[in-house]
Amino acid sequence: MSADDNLRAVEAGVTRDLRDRQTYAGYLHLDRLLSAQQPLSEPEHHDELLFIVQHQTSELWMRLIIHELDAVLSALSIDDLGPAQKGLARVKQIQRQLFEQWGVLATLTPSEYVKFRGVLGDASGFQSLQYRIIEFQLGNKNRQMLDVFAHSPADQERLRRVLEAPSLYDEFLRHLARRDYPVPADLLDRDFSEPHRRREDLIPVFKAIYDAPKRDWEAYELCEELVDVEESFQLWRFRHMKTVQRIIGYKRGTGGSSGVGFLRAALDLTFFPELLDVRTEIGA
Ligand code: HEM
Ligand SMILES: N[C@@H](CC(=O)c1ccccc1NC=O)C(=O)O
Repeated sequence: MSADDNLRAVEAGVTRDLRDRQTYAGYLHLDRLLSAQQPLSEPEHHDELLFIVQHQTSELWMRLIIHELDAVLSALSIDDLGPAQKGLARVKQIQRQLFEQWGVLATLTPSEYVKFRGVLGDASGFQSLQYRIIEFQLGNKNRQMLDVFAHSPADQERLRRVLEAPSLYDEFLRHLARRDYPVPADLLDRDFSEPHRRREDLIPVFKAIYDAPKRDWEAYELCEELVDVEESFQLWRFRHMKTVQRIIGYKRGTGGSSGVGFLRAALDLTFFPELLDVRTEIGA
C-alpha cells in the first residue's frame, strides 16, 4: 500500500473487535439520538428533516449553554472570576454557532415550508423550555412565561426555580458589592423573579471600572464579556426574526402571536442596560 493507492492502511493496533466494549455509538446513545427525527408530513416532505434537525441541534447547544451558565453563576457567587470568564467565553462560541446555523434554515423557501407547516399544529419555538431558562439566567425574567408550561408540571417547576434565582447580572452586582463598589443595596437582595429595571445610580459603578481599567482588570473584562453575550443573544433574535420574515412573511405564528412583530418586540429587551448606558459617559 502506498500513497499512490489512495488507501490508508488500518494499523494493526486499531481495535476491531468491539464486542463487550464501550463503543462510539454506545457511549453517545446514537440509537436514541438518531431515531428522534420523525417527520410527520405525508407523503414525507423532503425539507421537514432540515426543520427538525435545525431545532434539535439548537436545543442541544442550548443544553450546553444552560450547563455553562449554571457554572458561571456558581463561580460568580463565590467570587471565582477566572472560571466565570472561561465559561462565558465558551457560551459566546456556542452563541456564534447558533447564529451561523440560521444560514442553513434560510435555504428553506416559503413554498417548501407551507407544504409541511400544517403538521406543526400549535407547536412553536415559543414553547422552548431551554430557551426560556437561558433568557431567565441572563435576566429577562417574565413570570407569565410559566403559564405556557402548565401542561408539564416538572418543566414548569424547573423554570420557576430559575425565575426566582438571581440572574447573571444579579450575581455580578452582588460580586461587585462584595468588592466594595457602591452598588445600591436594594439591588442586592430583591425579588429576583422581577426583571432588572434600568437604574441611573448603577452607572457610576461601571464608570469607575471603565475609567480606570487597570485598577480592576478582572471586573473590566467581565463587563465586556457580559456585553458580548448580550450582543450575541440579540443577534440570534434578530436573525430569527429575519429568517421568519423571509419564510412566512407577516403570517401569524403557530404559537398564536402576531409573528414577525412579536419577535421584533423582543429586540427591545435588554439584559445589562447600564453596561451599555455607561459608554455615553466615558471620558466625560
Ligand atoms: C421556519 C422556521 C421558523 C419559523 C417560521 C419560526 C417562527 C416563529 C414565530 C412566528 C414565533 C413567535 C411565536 C409564535 O406565534 O409561534 C417564534 C418564536 C420562537 N421561535 Fe421560531 N421560527 C422558526 C425557527 C426557529 C428555530 C430554528 C428555533 C430554534 C430553536 C426557533 C426558536 C424560537 C423561539 C425560542 C421562539 C420564542 C421567541 C420569543 O419568545 O421571543 N424558531 N418562531
Ligand atoms: N412558529 C412557527 C412554527 C415553528 O417555527 C416551530 C414549530 C414547531 C417546533 C418549532 C418551531 N420553531 C420555532 O418557532 C410558525 O409559525 O411557522
